[in-house]
Amino acid sequence: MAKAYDHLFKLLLIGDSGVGKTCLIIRFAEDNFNSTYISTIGIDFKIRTVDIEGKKIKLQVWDTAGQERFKTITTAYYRGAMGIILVYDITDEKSFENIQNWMKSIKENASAGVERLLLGNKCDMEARRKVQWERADQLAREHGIRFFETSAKSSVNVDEAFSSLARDILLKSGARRLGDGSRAPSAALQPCNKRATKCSLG
Ligand SMILES: Nc1nc2c(ncn2[C@@H]2O[C@H](COP(=O)(O)OP(=O)(O)OP(=O)(O)O)[C@@H](O)[C@H]2O)c(=O)[nH]1
Repeated sequence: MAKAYDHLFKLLLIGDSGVGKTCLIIRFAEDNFNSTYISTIGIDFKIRTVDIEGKKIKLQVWDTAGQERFKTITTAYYRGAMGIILVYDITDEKSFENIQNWMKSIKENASAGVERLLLGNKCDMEARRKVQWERADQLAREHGIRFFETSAKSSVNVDEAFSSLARDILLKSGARRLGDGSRAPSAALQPCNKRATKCSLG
């Protein structure tokens, strides 16, 4: 029987408790949203296969608990991840400040070549925004990573974010080279408020 996919990529979502990691994964894997908050205990995963550059990429997306008390369990999963998504909540300043700590945690626990992506979730709540798009864009530039504002609730930029990370891993792994091997142009990079397209990587 033909293999159902060409590559298997393991992704991991990290970030403070309540920023919407589980909801982003459920939106991506099942195209669903639930406003009831059930905090993740430990770790869990969901699967979705996507088509990128003509390849079938099976994404195994791991959901970690944001609560400090699960840190020993969750950091044990960093090493196996090929891509790590750092999530903050645009209505929660503290969750953005903590991104620096989550970055540090990646450095201490993940594999050296891991691809990273920054997401500012809950961008449907513009009236309660505390973190300006420009600040997060600046942070992403400093770390040389891509940045999207997303809404798991309104389904904004969720597919784009996961696909962009998968594409970067694919290109990096050399499984499929694009001409000179440079990164694919990130046409989908758009802040939530539909400002002109901008790429955090330059
Ligand atoms: N308005 C809005 N609410 C959201 C969005 N994403 C998640 N939420 C809500 O935020 C709360 C927390 O979402 P979760 O996905 O459980 O958060 P989490 O980051 O997985 O939290 P932990 O499991 O504790 O680490 C829930 O009440 C969600 O309904 C979003 O895009 N917009």
